[in-house]
Amino acid sequence: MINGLTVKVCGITRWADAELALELGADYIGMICYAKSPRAVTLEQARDLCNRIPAGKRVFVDVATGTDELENFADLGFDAFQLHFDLDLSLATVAAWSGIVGPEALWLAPRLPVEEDFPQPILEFADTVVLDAHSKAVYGGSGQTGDWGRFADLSTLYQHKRWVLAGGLSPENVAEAVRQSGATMIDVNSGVESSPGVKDPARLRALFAALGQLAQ
Ligand SMILES: O=C(O)c1ccccc1NCC(=O)[C@H](O)[C@H](O)COP(=O)(O)O
Repeated sequence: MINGLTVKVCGITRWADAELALELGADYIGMICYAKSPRAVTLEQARDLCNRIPAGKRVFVDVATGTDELENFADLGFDAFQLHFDLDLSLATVAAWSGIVGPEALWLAPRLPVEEDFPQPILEFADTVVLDAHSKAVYGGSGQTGDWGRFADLSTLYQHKRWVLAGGLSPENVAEAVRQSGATMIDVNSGVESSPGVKDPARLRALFAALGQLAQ
């Protein structure tokens, strides 16, 4: 935690990037197991990274994971499960995820178009919500910034949940994003990359330097 802010660095595919992020103060490391992502890790890479990243910090990231598949991944040693999904996914599936990993380990990331209401019923099943920028093209890692005002409103309305701000965060905009959104937890991915799945050490350092300068 840096200046009261919990930080997840996502899209990690290499131990060297995870090691630097952890050294700089990352609280969580996200590994994307969604095969269509340009940052996808294989099962072997995920296993290897899970063995090296300290317990409590390993986040599985995927899209609309099947329940059998989720049970298998839960055995790999992940500590949290960030699941992206479209709004037409059944609540029964969300409930099943929660039953498998537990609400405390389930991070729900609904793909939320700007014109849609937040799907409030999902809150029954998870303690953490990731509010990512909406993209029709991808489920995450778009590099687009979201609606920081909407984040502020939702996280105030449902303050019994932990809210994670995601979408296009970078060393250049993170201070303003935190100021406008009131976020206490952020998720950073393409804003600190040199190419998809490869972190840029200078940008990672710049991000944490910017966070270090946030007023508490
Ligand atoms: O990053 C991906 O390729 C991805 C693909 C499918 C589901 C989730 C994905 N990323 C999830 C993340 O946690 C990202 O950090 C989040 O979307 C923010 O990404 P960015 O806008 O690049 O900071």
